[in-house]
Amino acid sequence: MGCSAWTCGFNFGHLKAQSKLSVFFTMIILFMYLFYCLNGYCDSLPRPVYDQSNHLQNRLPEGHETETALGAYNASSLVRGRLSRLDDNIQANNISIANNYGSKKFPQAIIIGVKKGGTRALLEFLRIHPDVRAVGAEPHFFDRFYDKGLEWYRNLMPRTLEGQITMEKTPSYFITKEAPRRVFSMDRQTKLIIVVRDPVTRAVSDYTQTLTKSPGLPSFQNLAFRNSTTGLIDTSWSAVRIGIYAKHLENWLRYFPPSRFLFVSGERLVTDPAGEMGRVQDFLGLKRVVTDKHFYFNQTKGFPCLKKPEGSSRPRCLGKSKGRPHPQIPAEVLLRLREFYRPFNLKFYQMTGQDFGWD
Ligand SMILES: Nc1ncnc2c1ncn2[C@@H]1O[C@H](COP(=O)(O)OS(=O)(=O)O)[C@@H](OP(=O)(O)O)[C@H]1O
Repeated sequence: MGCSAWTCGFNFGHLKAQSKLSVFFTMIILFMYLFYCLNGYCDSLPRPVYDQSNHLQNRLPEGHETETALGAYNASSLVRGRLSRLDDNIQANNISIANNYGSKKFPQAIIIGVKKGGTRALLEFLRIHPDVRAVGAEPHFFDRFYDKGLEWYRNLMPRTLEGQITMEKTPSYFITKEAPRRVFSMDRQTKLIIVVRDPVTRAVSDYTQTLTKSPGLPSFQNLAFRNSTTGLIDTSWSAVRIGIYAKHLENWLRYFPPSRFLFVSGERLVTDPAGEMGRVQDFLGLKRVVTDKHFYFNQTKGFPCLKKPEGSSRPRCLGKSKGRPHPQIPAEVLLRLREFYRPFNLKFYQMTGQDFGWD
């Protein structure tokens, strides 16, 4: 099979031109890729869901609370915990797939406490606001994972667009000695939200949670009293200690002026969620988007829930671990505890300029 000098020359020239062209296009593609990466667009390229979920699971520390958005769980508490973590991750993944724009910023506002105050309800109610983006899980950065560094923390945050607020909630920050200084060194302008609840009810709620995890726990009164005859309260028990709000607040006021705080009433968050949400949105400088239109009182649960958005069949009440029945505690025990908290509550009312009506 021969070819004439002319046709062979033509084919050879044709091939040479083709390979030059392909080298040229490869170079262009490589050049464009490098240009995009250098401008920071590479990390926003979509990744497969599987890869993202692993990525997220690896980043989020084990053992921190990841109660998800409004969902009801029917599994055992262990499985439920796992499911809620998974669900949270899936949720977060959906968000990151849907939102590859914007950038990860440090939170401008943090719900720092208090444990069992209603912090999850507040965060979930805020998350329906289009200008709020929040981490579903509790990052525990300023108490447990501070040594991981600020970049680790920022990476946990969802991407936000201009005008959107980044938020997180970790109720244990309020009682962590180092937390005020650490938050201050991240950003002294950070807005701090504290959901407070009658410290007596809060203590019982805290005890109920521990009891669910350790059914053999001593009785509430056994743990609350150092000496049951004298009625001396054991302030080393965390369920009691957390409720001395004035003491913990003092620690924060060393770093932040009062204007940087918003105190949300855990009680009003249940009886008037829209009213309390109005205050929160004002404090955050947000338009009042979350209003009474969004809530209904669920008689079965005994708590406000979010109305279903049109076309959605998702449950819109918080999970079973929120709003669970408390064990019966003898009235005299509660009374003694109420007496113990009274002076601290009064101090707290003075410090915040708000009477929460617990006494
Ligand atoms: N809408 C709504 N639905 C369900 N539960 C609600 C709601 N609003 C406030 N609460 C109260 O929130 C309490 C749990 O508080 P936290 O979310 O701060 O708990 S935690 O610290 O994150 O574990 C939880 O405490 P318990 O009643 O002891 O379960 C509730 O009383």
